[in-house]
Amino acid sequence: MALILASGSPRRRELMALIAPDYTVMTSDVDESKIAADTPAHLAQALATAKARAVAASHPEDIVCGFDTVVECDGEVFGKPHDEADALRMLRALSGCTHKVHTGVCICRGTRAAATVETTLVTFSSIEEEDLLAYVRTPEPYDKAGAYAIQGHAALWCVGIAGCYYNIMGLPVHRAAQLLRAFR
Ligand SMILES: Cc1cn([C@H]2C[C@H](O)[C@@H](COP(=O)(O)OP(=O)(O)OP(=O)(O)O)O2)c(=O)[nH]c1=O
Repeated sequence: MALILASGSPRRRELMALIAPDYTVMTSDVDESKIAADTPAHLAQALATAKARAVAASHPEDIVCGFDTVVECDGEVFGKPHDEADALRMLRALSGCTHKVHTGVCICRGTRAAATVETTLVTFSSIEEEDLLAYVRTPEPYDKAGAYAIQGHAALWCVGIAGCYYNIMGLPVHRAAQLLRAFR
């Protein structure tokens, strides 16, 4: 029985190693645009579940972990930005405000599945327009929900965090380890 991380995210690979040193990585080709939910938190959970189930379907003996992270700002969902203008739109909205980061977690083995979602509150200071314009010209925002990396330059804008820091990076280490314990 193997442990599989159903993710292409380098951040998740790094954080998964804290939970279990021996795991393999497989990516799923879930069409995320086809999945909807009633709230941003439920959307993160539904997407994590779809990713885990897609890999579990072809590896029924193994334990599969899937994750998905979305940023919620004033009720709006921010996924990964499509382009520079989209990244600027998100970052301008996040500037000087508190927003939520939801990471859905799903662990599957065959048809058995357990899913949850972890939410962290993040408060940003007001960000100078010049700083935003420079940031969106770097590669950092483009493969990140909400167009920022808390583990990168966005650390400079972070006034406070309520909840799990690792959840913002895409894998709530404590919560995922807890859920995984029931499967091993
Ligand atoms: C907010 C934030 C997100 N992120 C990342 C974590 C996730 O990799 C990404 C959100 O996109 P996701 O769609 O959750 O994940 P992914 O496409 O990168 O990987 P996979 O679906 O294969 O698991 O944003 C950071 O690294 N730092 C941050 O501060």
